Amino acid sequence: MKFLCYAMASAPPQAVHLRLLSSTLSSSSRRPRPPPSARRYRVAASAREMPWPHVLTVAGSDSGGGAGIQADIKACAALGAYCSSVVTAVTAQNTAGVQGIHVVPEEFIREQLNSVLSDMSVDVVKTGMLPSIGVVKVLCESLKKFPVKALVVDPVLVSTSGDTLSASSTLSVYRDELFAMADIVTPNVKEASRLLGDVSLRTVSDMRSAAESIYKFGPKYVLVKGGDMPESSDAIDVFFDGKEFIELHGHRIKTHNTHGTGCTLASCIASELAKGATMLHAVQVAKNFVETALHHSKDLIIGNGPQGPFDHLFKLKCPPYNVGSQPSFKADQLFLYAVTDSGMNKKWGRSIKESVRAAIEGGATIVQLREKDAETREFLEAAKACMEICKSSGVPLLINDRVDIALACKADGVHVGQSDMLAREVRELLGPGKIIGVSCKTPAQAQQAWNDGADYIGCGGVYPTSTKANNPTLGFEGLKTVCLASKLPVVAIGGINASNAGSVMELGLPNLKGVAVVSALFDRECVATETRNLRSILTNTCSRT
Ligand SMILES: Cc1ncc(COP(=O)(O)OP(=O)(O)O)c(N)n1
Ligand SMILES: Cc1nc(C(=O)O)sc1CCOP(=O)(O)O
Ligand SMILES: [Mg+2]
Repeated sequence: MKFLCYAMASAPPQAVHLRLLSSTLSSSSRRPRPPPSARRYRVAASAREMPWPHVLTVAGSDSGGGAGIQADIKACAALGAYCSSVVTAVTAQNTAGVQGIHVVPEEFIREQLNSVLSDMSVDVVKTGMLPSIGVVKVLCESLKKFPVKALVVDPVLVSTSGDTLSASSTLSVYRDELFAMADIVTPNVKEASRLLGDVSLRTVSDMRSAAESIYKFGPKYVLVKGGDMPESSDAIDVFFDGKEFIELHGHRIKTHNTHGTGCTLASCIASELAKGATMLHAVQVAKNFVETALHHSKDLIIGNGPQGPFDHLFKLKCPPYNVGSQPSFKADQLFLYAVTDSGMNKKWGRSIKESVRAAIEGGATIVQLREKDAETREFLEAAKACMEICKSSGVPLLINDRVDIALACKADGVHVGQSDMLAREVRELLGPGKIIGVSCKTPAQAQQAWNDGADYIGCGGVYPTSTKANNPTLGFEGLKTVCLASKLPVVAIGGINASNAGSVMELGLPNLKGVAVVSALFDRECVATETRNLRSILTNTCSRT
């Protein structure tokens, strides 16, 4: 076993040198390993107790801490995955660029891979800087020896500062060997262009063609990242699964602190895959994470160069994101969705709190406070009281439109429509664990809700309603069209009552999870009785179909 000494370079700033590390430390500095039997016992016990999603990053170290191994570890930690690391190169870099590179000898990379993969139940391997053909080959051999659940390849060829991080000779081995083993490859447009022989990529249509060409090298999915595309207010990425292209739209955040976004995105994808997510969901979560982190870091200052790092652990600074405070959303909670109405409460002489208590008593599975004309302070007090009731009954409470009220009363989520705050902005404010619903009347709106990180959509009006003015009626056909296009669970709304709720659920649309109702519950004398009756109709219908 060799031990390496990092004799630091005296490279002049900005000059990039590929140098091999060769010195060794004396063997007296080695730590004795525990005997194999003891190691096996410890792993088995901990795996039984609580598996921890595990990502191994195979990448270069960034002395500036913004990209490479350092970014990968922070990204995985932020998303709750364990991250081990195999260092392929040590770079001297800062916010100005890359000043020097020491490549770790191939045999020592093999040894690191062997150490981790033979012992630590790695779920997903994520690659970053692979500086030479030999390093790529060593990695492929190790992955054949120790297969993992998924391989995420971020083809780091050139740093964002324009410095070469992988010899051009590695392109062929990337394409011919590593891509064939990859679950996803995540080039930016510059990398995609280099991988395809310096083709010009200027439009989203070019990105689609590039994704298709890279797919032919063998990965299961390709994500071509358009963050560097000029002349667009959106950051558009193209996701390709071999059949369908999906454009993922994100907001372009105005900040210089973008160093390490590519490494972070790939590590987030790897973390989500390690947690068991599907590929598209993993990509979506990763994109949202990067965008939110950039937003929270846009004004931070570290270093004097043109491109600074961003804060992966922004969640620790934002109270609504506090770890452990978030409930998790389950689509079945949409089954009987009670939506309050301030006018109806007044008409029947009930407080919001009394209405919510009665709806829960009758069996509502989720509640939304839709108080269109309440004064803010009064509304907040009522919302806090409703939170107490909902919390003690295990029923989620959402606030209609008012993100400020939702934050202040620590509600479980927010419901927004097409003219309210954008769902992605709501997500940014509420954090990843809160429930976000979006009203959608078309397949395109349903797709956008998914892209924006919503949890469910409300679709209506299924029937005409007098509760919401000028609301178009979609009927069953409109509801079906939206449900079939939606990747999110759907709750139907608009004119639904005890006499027609059964027919709505009998449509048998797999992602139609329930009905949302206002007047049939709250414009009645006894809210609890009406809710109980509707719940029993829904239960009977759904047990038959
Ligand atoms: C579950 C559910 N679906 C749809 C709506 C309507 O929201 P929006 O279009 O924003 O209209 P307002 O409710 O704000 O008038 C909803 N509230 N809940
Ligand atoms: C709030 C709301 N949103 C709708 C939509 O179509 O998005 S229909 C609607 C009102 C639903 O009230 P009722 O159950 O009394 O018909
Ligand atoms: Mg609204």
